[in-house]
Amino acid sequence: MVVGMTQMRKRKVVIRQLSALEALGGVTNICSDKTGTLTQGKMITRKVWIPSSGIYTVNGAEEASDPTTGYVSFSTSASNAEMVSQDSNIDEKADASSEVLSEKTSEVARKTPEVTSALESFLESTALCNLATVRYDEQKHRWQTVGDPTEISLQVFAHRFQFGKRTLEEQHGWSQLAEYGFDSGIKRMSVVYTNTSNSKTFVFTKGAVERILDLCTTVVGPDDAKSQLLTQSTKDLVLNQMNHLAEQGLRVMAIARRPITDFPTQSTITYPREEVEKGLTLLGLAGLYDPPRLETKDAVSECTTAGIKVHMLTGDHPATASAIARDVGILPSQPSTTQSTSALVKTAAEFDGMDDSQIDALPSLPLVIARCAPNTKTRMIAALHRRHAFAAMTGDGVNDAPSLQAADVGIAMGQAGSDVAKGAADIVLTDDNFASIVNAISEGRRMFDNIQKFVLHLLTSNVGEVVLLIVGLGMQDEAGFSVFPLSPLSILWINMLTSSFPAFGLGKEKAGSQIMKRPPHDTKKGVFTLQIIVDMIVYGLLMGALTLLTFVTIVYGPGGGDLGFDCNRSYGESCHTVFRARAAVFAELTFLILISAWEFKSLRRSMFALDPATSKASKFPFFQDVYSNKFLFFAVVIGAASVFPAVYIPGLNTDVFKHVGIGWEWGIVFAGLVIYVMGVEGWKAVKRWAGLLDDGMGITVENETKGQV
Ligand SMILES: Nc1ncnc2c1ncn2[C@@H]1O[C@H](COP(=O)(O)OP(=O)(O)OP(=O)(O)O)[C@@H](O)[C@H]1O
Ligand SMILES: [K+]
Repeated sequence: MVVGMTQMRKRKVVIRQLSALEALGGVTNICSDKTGTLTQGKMITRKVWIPSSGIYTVNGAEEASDPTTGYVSFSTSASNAEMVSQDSNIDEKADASSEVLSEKTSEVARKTPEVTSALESFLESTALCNLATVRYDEQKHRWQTVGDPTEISLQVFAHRFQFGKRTLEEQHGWSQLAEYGFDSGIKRMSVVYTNTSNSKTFVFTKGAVERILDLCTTVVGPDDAKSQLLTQSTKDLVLNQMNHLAEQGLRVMAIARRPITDFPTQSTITYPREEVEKGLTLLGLAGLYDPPRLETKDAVSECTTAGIKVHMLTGDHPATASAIARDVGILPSQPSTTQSTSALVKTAAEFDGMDDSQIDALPSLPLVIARCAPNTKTRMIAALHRRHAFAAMTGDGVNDAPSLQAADVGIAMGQAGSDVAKGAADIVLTDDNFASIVNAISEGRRMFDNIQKFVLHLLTSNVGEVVLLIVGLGMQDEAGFSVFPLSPLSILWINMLTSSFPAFGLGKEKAGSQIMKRPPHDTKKGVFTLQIIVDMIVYGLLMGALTLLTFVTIVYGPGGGDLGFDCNRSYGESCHTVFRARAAVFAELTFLILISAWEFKSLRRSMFALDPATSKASKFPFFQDVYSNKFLFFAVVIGAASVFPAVYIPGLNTDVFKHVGIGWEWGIVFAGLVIYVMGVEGWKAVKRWAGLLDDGMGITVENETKGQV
């Protein structure tokens, strides 16, 4: 376990709860945040749409925090509706060709579009209703940003026009009167600013488009001074535009403001939020792009092969969420015929609108839940539990704590996460990366497998010893005393030698190549699956029978059944046969237990073809396979070698172990070893051939988990 934890730390995972280790391997569903986990969490403002004016596009910006990279282009269009439909085709081409262009004309300075009054109001609102700071660090010669990625991207955009918050406050005379902070429940924030030069006071608001639009009564006109009434058709136009941006995977924010005259200047008086955020004028929309992490797509497909479903739970708009989900492979790129997108993507409002029985009646739970609120996450976990899923949930916010706790494995973000979330979580990702979750799951599965192997090894040897000793009690000497086939000290010695290092070695076994290609194990059964129990009995009986047979053969064969006198205690002439038989049993039992450690590297595959990869490459991959785990290899080899001094060192053998050096008996010992290996191989072959005791883990995912959860 401890080995596992250090392993995990290297893989950017900190385990806070020991049981989370094993639990991870059994995860059937992952509910993941989008921003920062599936995506990079570095947003760039890509598009800005100002109604009745046009679209500003940021081209070629690579670095999210640097307002000087890339350039802004502007395209007007008489009819916004037309632009909406055309824009998508132009866009791709323009992006592609602009890269070529920028190579050729890199000398020609890109002219930043002129700042119209409409754009100016938009920039003022984005920069002031914003807690992020963006500044150029003279010493480090790079742009530094602090704050939420959403806000940073907008602040950076404002900086492109020299409308950063600092400039506005210091040079344009804006000063803040009040702030109504961002709340993921209502998905908006507002500030109140007054301009000391003309003593005009404004409310600046930004947030999710649907929410802001409901608070707007007017929309900015071609001439900023005259805003126009927000009619239903303009509303439709705005929503259309938003959908168009969102379908490209952009997070769309609405920016609005209104002049306010009666705002109390004494900060002691609190002015209700509802009174402030109303009657707004829509200034425009901003489309922010947060590219998926490069690793995400592969990690998601790894989950699919491993029988794990990935759900995206995001605060974003459904169209944005779907576009990103499609990008990373959570949603099929082509909507399948059997399941419509509406079944796969739901908004929190739709999901929360259903009662539990309606949710349970769904053929499958949605893969994307958009506009998610914290309590939606908790309901999702509950719904998963009712479907007997074993779910991991990610979270970073303070109010994610309940869902992290409710999840079987709660995962908090190390960088973006709040302390409350970390406190509630079972594991913490130090790099906030979804791919790390998948690594952790494969690590958890490896650990689960190794615990199983370790347990099987321990129990098998115990069963073997018990059989040997208990049945051995039946052999009594002339005085009526049972003659032990092994001395108590020998047993202790064998246990110490064969259970410590080889067991530890089994814990260090690498993950099998199939580990992420099979469905998750059943967490209710734990490590004691039927297979483990049956194996333990089969192998233990075989081990006990063989060692007992060795004892009996030596004593009753050539020894003529002479059990001597008082041979449990000391070595005398009469005990010669018994002592020789004991040495053989000692050596054989040690060998059998040690070879079991190699055999149990795989519960089902032959020891002579452990790894499908190496067995393809070589005819006899045995040595390569057993040597691949060096610790285990040497634990077994050294353990086996130690048998010889224990048998031959005079005094140590007769006085401590109660046995003596042997000769021809080695033949029986090795015969026993060969029979044992054949027995184990035979039983594995029977299991494979008859498909016995599979625990559902040998079946590949395609055939098995269709239609689940
Ligand atoms: N600083 C902000 N000011 C105003 N509105 C915001 C701000 N940040 C986000 N929003 C709006 O709230 C919505 C949801 O944001 P929220 O913070 O709940 O999700 P998230 O945690 O960023 O995303 P995810 O759940 O994918 O990680 C966004 O789509 C956006 O419209
Ligand atoms: K938990």
